[in-house]
Amino acid sequence: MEKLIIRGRKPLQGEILVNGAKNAALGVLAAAILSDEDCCIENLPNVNDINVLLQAIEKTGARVDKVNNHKVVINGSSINACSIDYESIKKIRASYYLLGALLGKYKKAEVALPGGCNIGNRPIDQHIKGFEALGATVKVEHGMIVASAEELIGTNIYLDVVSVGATINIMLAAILAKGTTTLENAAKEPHIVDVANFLNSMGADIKGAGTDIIKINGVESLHSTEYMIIPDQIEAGTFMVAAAITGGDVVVKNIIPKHMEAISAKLIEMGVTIKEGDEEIRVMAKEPLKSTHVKTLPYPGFPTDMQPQMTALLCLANGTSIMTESIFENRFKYIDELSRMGANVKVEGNSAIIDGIESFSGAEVNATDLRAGAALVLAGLAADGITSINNLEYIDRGYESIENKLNAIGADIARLSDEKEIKKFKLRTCS
Ligand SMILES: CC(=O)N[C@H]1[C@@H](OP(=O)(O)OP(=O)(O)OC[C@H]2O[C@@H](n3ccc(=O)[nH]c3=O)[C@H](O)[C@@H]2O)O[C@H](CO)[C@@H](O)[C@@H]1O
Ligand SMILES: C=C(OP(=O)(O)O)C(=O)O
Repeated sequence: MEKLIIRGRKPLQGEILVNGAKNAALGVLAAAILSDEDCCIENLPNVNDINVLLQAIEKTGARVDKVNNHKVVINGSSINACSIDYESIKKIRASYYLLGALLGKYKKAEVALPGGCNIGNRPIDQHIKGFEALGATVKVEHGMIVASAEELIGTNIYLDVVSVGATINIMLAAILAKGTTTLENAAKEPHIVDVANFLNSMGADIKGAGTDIIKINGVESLHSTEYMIIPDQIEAGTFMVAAAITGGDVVVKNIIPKHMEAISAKLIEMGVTIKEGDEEIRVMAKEPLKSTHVKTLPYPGFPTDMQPQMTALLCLANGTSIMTESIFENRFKYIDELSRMGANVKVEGNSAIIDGIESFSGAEVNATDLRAGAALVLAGLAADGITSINNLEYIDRGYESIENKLNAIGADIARLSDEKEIKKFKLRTCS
């Protein structure tokens, strides 16, 4: 089994490049099958979630030409199957976007209930409510969501909870519907805007993405396009915290600083210096870290996908901090792992009460989900001694070559499975 072995306490220094956004790319890839013409998508991150979704798209009969690890051409004209089984997509959440896209285009779809990170109860009632409002019949049977419609007709849909997935899925189903769909209380995350921009570049008529009311005027068909995915807000935030947690000086490049505001604001409160450029942010952490309180919220609030990474940083701040998770009810499972590294954190309800410690101490730990894995990498970067992280399949869902990128700015991380190699790495540390 592969592990990430980290020798900590190395201040990171230099420039680090951010890849395309996983959660935008997943929506965009599913949207591409709505067209019968070539859709060329660039700046895809080379991560497992993307590769799993591409394989599932290929299984529908769509043409998927991988030009390179970051560029693909998809053509949906040859689709001959509207059914996606569990085996194809059990590891990912965003497989449910194929339901919206296939239903929108062919008026029928069958997709296995999604997987994804186990961070709480993740119902899909709002997706189903949206499809039904458009005129579809939706049943969940034998682990499959089965949707069909004679025709889809635009209507007003109010989301009872702000949901990224339901917003994108209903958009996908409504693009080719008759008339106008108005989606109220929509999510506003940058990836929602990116999927809408991609669809508009194919001839869709979507207005208001990025606000809480999105209007979709149905169109007859969608044409070819060439599109570049936006940078990954969460990968960028993870690297910003990596700079802060190691007392480093790092320029995080190829990002949209506006998307980073909630994260930058909290780092500034903690005494970290942030300098914004056009497409980059420099993060300098020379002062002791100050405690603060953070609450996760839908965009433009502090992203839940940065909660574990930020908690790792707060563990090293002077004083007591409170992290409140308001999106998912079970996103603190990794705290036990951080505690193995010396963290002093108590979870009470949906809050973690964090008493600052001097330093983490390296230990063997398990990634419990994607961002939990990232938090352990960050803790390992700052820890005394060696940290060894298991269950890398979670981290690989959403981070491309995380160890290579961090090593290029001064980290000391190896991905190893051979016990002798691991021992050698550890001995080198002691010398
Ligand atoms: C692939 C992808 O993009 N995943 C992201 C997406 O997940 P995902 O799209 O699953 O998250 P949602 O925004 O839908 O979930 C937000 C909240 O709404 C609830 N809910 C959601 C749908 C529904 O039908 N009913 C319902 O009650 C969820 O349980 C949760 O409490 O947004 C989350 C919130 O920013 C991120 O953490 C995930 O990384
Ligand atoms: C929770 C995440 O992904 P998913 O919704 O795909 O599980 C994430 O990207 O942090």
